[in-house]
Amino acid sequence: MEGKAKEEAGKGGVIDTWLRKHRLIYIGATRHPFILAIRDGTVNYSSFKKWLGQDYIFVREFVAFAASVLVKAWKESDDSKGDTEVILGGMAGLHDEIAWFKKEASKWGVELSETVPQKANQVYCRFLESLMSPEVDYTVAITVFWAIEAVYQESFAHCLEPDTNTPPELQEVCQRWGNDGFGQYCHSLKKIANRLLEKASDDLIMGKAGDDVLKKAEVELIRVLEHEVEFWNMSRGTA
Ligand SMILES: Cc1ncc(CN)c(N)n1
Repeated sequence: MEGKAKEEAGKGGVIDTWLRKHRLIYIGATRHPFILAIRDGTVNYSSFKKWLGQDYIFVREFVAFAASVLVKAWKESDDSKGDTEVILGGMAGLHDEIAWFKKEASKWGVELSETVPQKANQVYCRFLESLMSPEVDYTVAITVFWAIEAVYQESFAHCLEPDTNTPPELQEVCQRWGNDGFGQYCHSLKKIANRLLEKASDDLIMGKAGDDVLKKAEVELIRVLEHEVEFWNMSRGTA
């Protein structure tokens, strides 16, 4: 109960413990030079346009991953049924997001139909596909889902803080993921993931767990952060 009480208070939970333990890669993913360049208004627009095209490709893949997490939540016996509304809300957001990418791409003269996935994007998408398999536990999948959303929320919210120099023409991009509503949605995902991770840790202590779901969730979380760093790096690449 203690873990749950702490998590409810928003103080702790398994995820916050892991973010402290892996704080370097978490900072690498959420305070990347690409994001810092947007924040101080020095971002190079060809880097930004490269990121825009690549992220559109990623989001198309992420829709399928989100659907696979929805199915896993639906299959769960316990009160995960309630989780499907949160995940569905996220998918509705992705629907708006795709329309937004098309509008934003035409604003910047980025031809999405001609954009090809760069290496880091291909690798990240293959990683997502591997986690869509039914063998991957819901606890692992929802932890990954939270991490992917949280990296963007933390990164772009950073650009919206007071006394930043985010250019006006990039405010809308930052608002898309940095706004409070998206922050609330990420918090809802984090609560779901922490609930399941606490349960997995109790099962482990009781010797009930089959394969170590807790360890796999931690490993995949770190992999998400590493893929996010490579994704940001890609936008700075000259290739
Ligand atoms: C690479 C990446 N990571 C996360 C998000 C937020 N769904 C995104 N749009 N793109």
